[in-house]
Amino acid sequence: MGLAQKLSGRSASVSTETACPSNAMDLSRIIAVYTQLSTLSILLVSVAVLVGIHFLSCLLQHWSAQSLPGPFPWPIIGNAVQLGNTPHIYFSKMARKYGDVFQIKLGSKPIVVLNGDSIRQALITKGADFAGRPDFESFKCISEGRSMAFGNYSEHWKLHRKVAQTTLRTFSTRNIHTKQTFENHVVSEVKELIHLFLRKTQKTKYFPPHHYLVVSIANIMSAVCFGNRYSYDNFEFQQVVGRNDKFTKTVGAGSIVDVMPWLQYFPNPVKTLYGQFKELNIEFSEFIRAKVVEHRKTIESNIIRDMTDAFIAALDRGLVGAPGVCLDKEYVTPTIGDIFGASQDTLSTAVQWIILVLVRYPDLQKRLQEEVDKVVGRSRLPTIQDQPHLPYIMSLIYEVMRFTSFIPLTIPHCTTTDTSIKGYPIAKGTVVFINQWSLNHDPNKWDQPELFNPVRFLDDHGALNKDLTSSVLIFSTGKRKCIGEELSKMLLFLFTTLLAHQCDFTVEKPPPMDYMYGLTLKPNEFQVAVTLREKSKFVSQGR
Ligand code: HEM
Repeated sequence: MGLAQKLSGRSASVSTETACPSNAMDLSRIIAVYTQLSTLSILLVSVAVLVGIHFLSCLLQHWSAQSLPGPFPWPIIGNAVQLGNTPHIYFSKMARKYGDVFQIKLGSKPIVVLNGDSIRQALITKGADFAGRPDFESFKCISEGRSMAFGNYSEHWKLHRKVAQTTLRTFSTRNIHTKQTFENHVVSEVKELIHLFLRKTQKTKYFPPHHYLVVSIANIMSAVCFGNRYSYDNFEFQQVVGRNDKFTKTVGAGSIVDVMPWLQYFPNPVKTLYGQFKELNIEFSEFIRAKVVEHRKTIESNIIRDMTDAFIAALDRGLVGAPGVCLDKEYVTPTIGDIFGASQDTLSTAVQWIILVLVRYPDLQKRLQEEVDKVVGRSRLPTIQDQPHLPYIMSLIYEVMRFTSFIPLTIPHCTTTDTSIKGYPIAKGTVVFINQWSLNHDPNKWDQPELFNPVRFLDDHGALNKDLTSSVLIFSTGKRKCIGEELSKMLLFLFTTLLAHQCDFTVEKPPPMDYMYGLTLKPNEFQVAVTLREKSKFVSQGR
């Protein structure tokens, strides 16, 4: 019986029996009922007093001179409900009210949110102070707690990041030869993708391209990381790369389980999602580990076939950094996992947005095709060397990154020492959210930021305005800046240019730019039809 039911049942019996207390038996029952009632009342009053004290201490903390400005946090949940489905937009709204630096609470955890100019001040001027990662429950599940991307700032982390960054460059952007090899992976995957798109269009006319784009991008990165690709219907690969949405929902800034860990201990939807997150991380690590085991069996000492071989060669003997710092073979799987995981989720989200923009704005698609036809012609395929001569394509890619800001908040940061920003003291270990979206939509920096307009990045002579492109913040900055920025720009350029050079993308009606929130903002499903453009010989002839 619930408390309310208990109370109403008791009060009904009290009212009838107190009307005619005829004997001692009745009197003792009445006393017993009153005693029970007063125990309940005392309990209720105590709870009310406790809530009141908590509420008052929240108010006092909120008003104290030292504390950062910010919205009032409710007891127990803090500001969790106010965040809604679009925390980055809520934060930008709060920044207009409280300034670029303000504080919220999620559960009982205080969180500092950085917006606008304060982001570069913190991440560059005070780089090391803001380079930590919080001690979140969800981060411990990634790569069995050995992830570089989700690991805290330390000498060990510095060595880990250095080896990841150097190896990644060696297999992508280091020189003309590495770029050429990377380009070959992109070209052969785009070719497969076009074949598939044409088959889908023939069969159903319009189809959702999302899943095929994910597999296509994951295949490019699989070629670089493991030296092989998978067919579009390979079940194991689909299981590994097809659940990015669940991953991204849990590690996105503001994920509930990280700030209210007690939600894991009784059945509720957050617990279910978190359970799936843990499971998919285990499966992901198992997939990568199997690749590493396979590579160790066949590796030859002086032939490095792919990135997995390179990490085995670098780490199996132990890599020594600052005194007492060493990375051993246990880090091969987590490092390759970081690179494969971070790249395929972000890049496939980017190309989904690019295709959406091409079909939503057919005029822009046409202008892009005209530019590539004029520079490249129809008798050969575009290459990475064409990039400096195709400013409109690059302006469209930058505008997609600025407008969608599809990683609106970075992976959460944390302060590594007592520090300050804009005169506000911030204690060591404070969780910090970086709102990239706020910079990309700042009306003081961008003319009509809510308008999708690629030519904003072109100067009067039609050249790319490098000052403006460097103002777009989507790869973060400072010590935690994305290590895949150069590779991403190269891949997005090639992928977009090859598709636009070869194909027309059409839709029945222009899709909206709606999305699902997470670490990456993923566009909602839309349908396209793909046809070959005139004189597209790519599919039948190859290169
Ligand atoms: C358009 C594509 C991409 C975007 C927008 C992007 C963006 C980001 C962002 C915002 C962060 C978090 C930085 C922070 O916490 O301050 C990050 C971290 C990271 N990214 Fe990317 N990324 C992209 C592609 C890639 C690729 C292709 C790779 C690898 C090949 C990669 C590897 C990483 C790694 C390893 C980290 C962790 C860095 C650290 O914690 O020190 N990313 N990325």
